Amino acid sequence: MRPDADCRDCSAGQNCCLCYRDKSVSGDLVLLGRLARLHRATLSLLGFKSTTRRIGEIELTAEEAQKLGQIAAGSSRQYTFPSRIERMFQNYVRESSRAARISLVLMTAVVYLTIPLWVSVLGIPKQSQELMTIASLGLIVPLFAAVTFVQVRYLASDFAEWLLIAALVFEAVFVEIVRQQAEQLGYSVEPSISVLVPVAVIAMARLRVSLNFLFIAIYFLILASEPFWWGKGSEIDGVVAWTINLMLLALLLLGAFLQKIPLQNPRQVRLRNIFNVALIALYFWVLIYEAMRWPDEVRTRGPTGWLLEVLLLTIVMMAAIWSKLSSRRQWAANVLLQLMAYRDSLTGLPNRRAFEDHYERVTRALARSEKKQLVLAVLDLDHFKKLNDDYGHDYGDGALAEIALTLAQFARRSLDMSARLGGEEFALLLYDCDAENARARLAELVQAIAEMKIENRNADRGVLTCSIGAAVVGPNESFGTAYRTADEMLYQVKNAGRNNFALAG
Ligand SMILES: Nc1nc2c(ncn2[C@@H]2O[C@H](COP(=O)(O)OP(=O)(O)OP(=O)(O)O)[C@@H](O)[C@H]2O)c(=O)[nH]1
Repeated sequence: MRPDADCRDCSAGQNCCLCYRDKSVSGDLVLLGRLARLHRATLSLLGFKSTTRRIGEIELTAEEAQKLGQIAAGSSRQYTFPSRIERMFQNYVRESSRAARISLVLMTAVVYLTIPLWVSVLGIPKQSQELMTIASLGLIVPLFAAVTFVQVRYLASDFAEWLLIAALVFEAVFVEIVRQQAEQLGYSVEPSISVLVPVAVIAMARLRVSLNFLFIAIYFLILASEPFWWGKGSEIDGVVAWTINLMLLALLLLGAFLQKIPLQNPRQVRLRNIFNVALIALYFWVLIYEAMRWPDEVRTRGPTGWLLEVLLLTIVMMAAIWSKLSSRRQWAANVLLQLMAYRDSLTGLPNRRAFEDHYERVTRALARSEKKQLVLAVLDLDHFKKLNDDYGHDYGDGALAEIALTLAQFARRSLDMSARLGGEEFALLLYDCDAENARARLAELVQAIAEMKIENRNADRGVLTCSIGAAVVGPNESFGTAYRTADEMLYQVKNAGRNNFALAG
């Protein structure tokens, strides 16, 4: 099993508390473990993730969250996310289309593997049979096996997308050549057969919209100069067709590049959208115009067939763009929902649910293999009611947000966590921390909060302070039990005069 790419501990060869992978397979469970691994490998090959990623991990800046909100609500004309989020979205799309891409390339490889069987049935002359068999088994099948491997292994890289496109353009040209040869042998093969490949790619592979355009442009660029290939058009016509199409291709690339520039001004965004639509319309118009001027001698693809292909690809392309846009909106809404479900909106800290999830996972991993100790601390602000009453609720909110920043700084080590449980109560999980260590750290924290000097004139010390109750967590101890022990300690600190901590265990 490959380690989780995002995980810092996965190379450690033990149960991993970061991504929660269970790496242990005990004695008699070896066979079951192997079967489970095989099952997981098959699932992951088919595009399903074998582990659940920790949710509630996404950190967004205020601007990013605002942009996501606009896209989710459909109130923004610009559908690209800020670059860091865009990368996350593209990875999500690639993950979710992995199964489709792999099926696509595998099916292509299988179809070409069976070519030797059906060319003999069709009664194709022996020499052509041999040529097709050699080309299929020696060229297309290895190429698509390699593309499958790259899709499985390097899905997250742009290279995987480029290779997929290059292989499919190559395959479409191959089909065209075979079709032409068949035509010469007296078989009539429907021209639109070669358009099936780009249609399948656009519909299934969920490539970026700009890549889809590029794919269509290259595809038509090759087909538009077909008379030139077969020596049936005049050379001038061929060269002119190539040049015009290459120029349009360059413009389409420019359009794709412009798409990446973040525009704030709605007028600029509108202008860019008009430019894109005009460019695409011009491209398709040129294609149709070229087909009308197709020389009579080229019977392999008449103007109507050509028109049909252009139309078919346009329709599929429109459907792909629409589905991509709606999946952007859904994804943005999903991310925001995850954030809301696992984050406290006032302080930005994880909320109780996220904290409990994290606690359960860390204690489960500890129970399995590690000898590390864990401390749960409950922190309650002192005389917070007085602060609210004397300075107002907004001041209270600001104080909570500042305390949250200090706590987030305090619990920075990889499996530590700070969270807001509710009201003026926070929780801390200190990983790999024994009782002695915890005492020193909690004393520091109590002092650090008093030294923030957040004014609270009617409190004992004139500033906002905190009380902390903590417990060393026993193996397999539930959150409820550990929390109760820590809360009892907190109660004792409150009764003893506040601004202090107490640790049980
Ligand atoms: N500003 C603000 N106040 C809050 C929020 N949540 C809870 N509070 C207030 O926190 C106060 C908690 O008061 P108490 O539970 O009496 O605790 P305390 O005044 O801190 O007293 P001790 O805990 O005994 O030191 C209440 O006045 C709540 O209104 C919040 O999100 N923002």
